[in-house]
Amino acid sequence: ADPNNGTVPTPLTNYLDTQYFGEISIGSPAQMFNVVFDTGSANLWVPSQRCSPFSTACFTHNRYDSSQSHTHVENGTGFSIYYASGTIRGFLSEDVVVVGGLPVVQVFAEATSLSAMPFIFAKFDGVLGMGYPNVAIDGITPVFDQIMSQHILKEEVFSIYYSRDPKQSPGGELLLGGTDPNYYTGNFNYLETREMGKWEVTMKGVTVGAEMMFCAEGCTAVIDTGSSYITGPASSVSMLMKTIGAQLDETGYKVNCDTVKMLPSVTFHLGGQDYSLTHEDYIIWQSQFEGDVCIVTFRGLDVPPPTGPIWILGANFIARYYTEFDRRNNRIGFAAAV
Ligand SMILES: CC(C)(C)OC(=O)N[C@@H]1CNC[C@H](C(=O)N(Cc2cccc(Cl)c2Cl)C2CC2)C1
Repeated sequence: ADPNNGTVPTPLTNYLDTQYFGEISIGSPAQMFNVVFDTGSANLWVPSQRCSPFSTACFTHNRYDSSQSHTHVENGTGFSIYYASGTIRGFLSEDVVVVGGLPVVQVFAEATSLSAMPFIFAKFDGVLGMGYPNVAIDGITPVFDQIMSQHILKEEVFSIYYSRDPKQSPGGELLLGGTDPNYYTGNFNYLETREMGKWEVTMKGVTVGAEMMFCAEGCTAVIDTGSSYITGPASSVSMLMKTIGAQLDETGYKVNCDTVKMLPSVTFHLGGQDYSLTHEDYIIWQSQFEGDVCIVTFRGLDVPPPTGPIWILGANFIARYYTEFDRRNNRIGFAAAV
């Protein structure tokens, strides 16, 4: 009998409220990796033992060594991902991947080159994409699809809890097969995904304080567990930042910590429900040697049409709203996180 009745939990680590990752293993005997469970992508990649020693981002992370795994199957097809923030290149391999104790035979990429930016800042080793198959590069069947085809999950859904306090343990939870009542209160509100095969919904507007400032005619919101912040069209975000008196410097937007308490809430109108973030949700307060720094967790990002313009709701949104990703009904559910 399955002790978790058809659900599979994976505890997550919260690094500075900006990176949430959990442990998986690849190979026999198990080689351990920390991965971001990223609804904005659909491939699994980890650094390779064959990564060039000059790649800083590689040798500071765990690397997969196929020669040490007796369940490794050779593939060798080339692979590359061009992120907005950086590039990874490598080749495909196949091996047993274990997520939350569940083994699947999985085609994944061994990264032989990882751009220093941004991966030298990554506390995680790799990325496990939780997106739909049609977002998967090289048409590789994603991990969650492999798990669904085993028909062991109670429901064909997965849920994500991100804690808001880096000292809290665990720093989050990925639950395959259901939702975890320990991490939300109240009911779920559901939204149909906008188009088949992406974790995105139609947003009806963004209100700052009591004023509808953006997306009044409707726009797309991507629910992306792999992004740290909320991003919106650069012009909209810069207007929003001006409204709250934030200054842009090389690392992003900051506000004077004395003004934080008076900052307006920012509300996202999704599927007939209002999802508000207060300054508690969108300001990261860092006490540094030379005084306190208050980081605003919004970034401008212009995604070209036809995909864009879009808003990306990342970790700081998910930390406030526990999220269920429902592959059976192609919908996303939000409930108030504890
Ligand atoms: C088009 C396609 C390539 C599928 O787009 C994506 O894959 N889009 C991904 C969507 N989700 C966020 C991904 C991302 O930005 N990073 C980098 C990152 C994020 C937070 C913090 C750090 Cl340190 C880093 Cl390095 C991956 C780790 C998840 C890109």
